[in-house]
Amino acid sequence: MNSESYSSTQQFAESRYEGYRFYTETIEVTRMSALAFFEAGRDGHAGKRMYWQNREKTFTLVGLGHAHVLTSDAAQGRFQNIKVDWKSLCRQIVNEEHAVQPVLFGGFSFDPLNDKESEWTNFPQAYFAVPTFQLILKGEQAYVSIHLITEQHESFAEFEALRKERDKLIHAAQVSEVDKYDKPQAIGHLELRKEEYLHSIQQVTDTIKAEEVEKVVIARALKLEFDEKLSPTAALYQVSNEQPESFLFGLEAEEQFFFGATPERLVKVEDKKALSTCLAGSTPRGKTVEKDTELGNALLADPKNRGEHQYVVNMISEVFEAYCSQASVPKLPKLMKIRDIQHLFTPVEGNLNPGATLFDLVEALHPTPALGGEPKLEAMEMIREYEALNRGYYAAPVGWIDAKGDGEFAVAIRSALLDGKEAYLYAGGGIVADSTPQSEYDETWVKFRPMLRALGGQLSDES
Ligand SMILES: C=C(O[C@@H]1C=C(C(=O)O)C=C[C@H]1O)C(=O)O
Ligand SMILES: [Mg+2]
Repeated sequence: MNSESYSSTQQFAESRYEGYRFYTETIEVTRMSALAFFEAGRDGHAGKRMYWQNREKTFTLVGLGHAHVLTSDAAQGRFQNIKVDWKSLCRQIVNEEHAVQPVLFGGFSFDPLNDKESEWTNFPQAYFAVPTFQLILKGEQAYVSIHLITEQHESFAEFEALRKERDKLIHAAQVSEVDKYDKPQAIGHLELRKEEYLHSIQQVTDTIKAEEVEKVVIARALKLEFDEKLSPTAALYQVSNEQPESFLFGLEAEEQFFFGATPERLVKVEDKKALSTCLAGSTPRGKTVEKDTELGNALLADPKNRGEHQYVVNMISEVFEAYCSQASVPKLPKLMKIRDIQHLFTPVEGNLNPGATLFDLVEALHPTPALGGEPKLEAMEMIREYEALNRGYYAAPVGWIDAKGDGEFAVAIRSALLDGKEAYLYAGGGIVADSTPQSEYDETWVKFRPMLRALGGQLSDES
């Protein structure tokens, strides 16, 4: 790879491999609004935009356009397909000396074997892309990269044209007035298959009491209707305001947009250090400090929720024992308090074994018993049989990996799919022997709240 640096803040690289030419260039820019950069791509890159911000707000990624797309519809092996394709591609585009690396962003479906009719018409079983224009906000720094991967031999003119478009996108974002986007207003509000959901809780608890499984997560969906197609930028802006203590993600696939604000990290790998989160067991926040503390302490002491949580701790610990050294897991959970809800929370960390990768951990962890159940395969079978929906990308891994192998995936809960003038919202809960249909139904309403407020939906009068 012949690379030269034009200046301290402009890094360019070109390489050739098997008839392809790879151009990447990164420039450091003054900080700008990530949402404004995302919005700047609305016309030129509609259907090919990506958004990610970590919980700590120390890392934000925006992608506009697709320089390269990796998909898989394999029922088995989709994680390894994406891993192998990415490994062969990033060998060509990694630039050890560059300030930031090319990033692959996307997500996986929850269950390729779920063949129920679905609203997820534009999403394959695995869907990732290297963006043509990549904005990374890291700490106080801001970088914009261009990626061009082409079979054309005379392609530098195409790259020069991308440089011009990059400068226009940066200008549009930097002069963007305010980061304020109107709140949508739902005109219709439908609980999909509510009675089937309530009946499924009873069926699952009966099966658990018959000792055929120990835990199964069952989810349900709401459908909101609007009088106009929603803006993905406005949706991201509103949901990040409703639940700031979360990962923020957005993934366009043609006309559809999947997004959310999730508190749940699946796994992060940085400099060979791996981190995960056990999050299961829930109760609402209290309206006063005293009530909130009382509810939190009751959650910590509640056998049903502690049992629900322990399945997740056991499974993630086993995965970390297998793929990491020096895995560390606190003996007792703490409380993760976010705006509407508080969860039992146990962080897990370890040092990645040589040869193990982020995608290996994503595959081994998905789904944790917080989203699937225990035992995993039996719980997945019961979800297919009793859950009255096709989850699509809800509750599945969404995230990014760079060309050096660092990256982070979250679990795509507290999320919604925008589809024209409709939005599908998803929420579920861990069903164990002591679950009741009403208590789990109430728990899903609490989980729906941030997205319902963000989209101008009505909160249940029961919640
Ligand atoms: C399944 C969801 O949440 C998961 C289930 C939880 C529970 O049952 O207590 C808590 C956090 C999440 O791991 C959801 O939000 O849809
Ligand atoms: Mg629960």
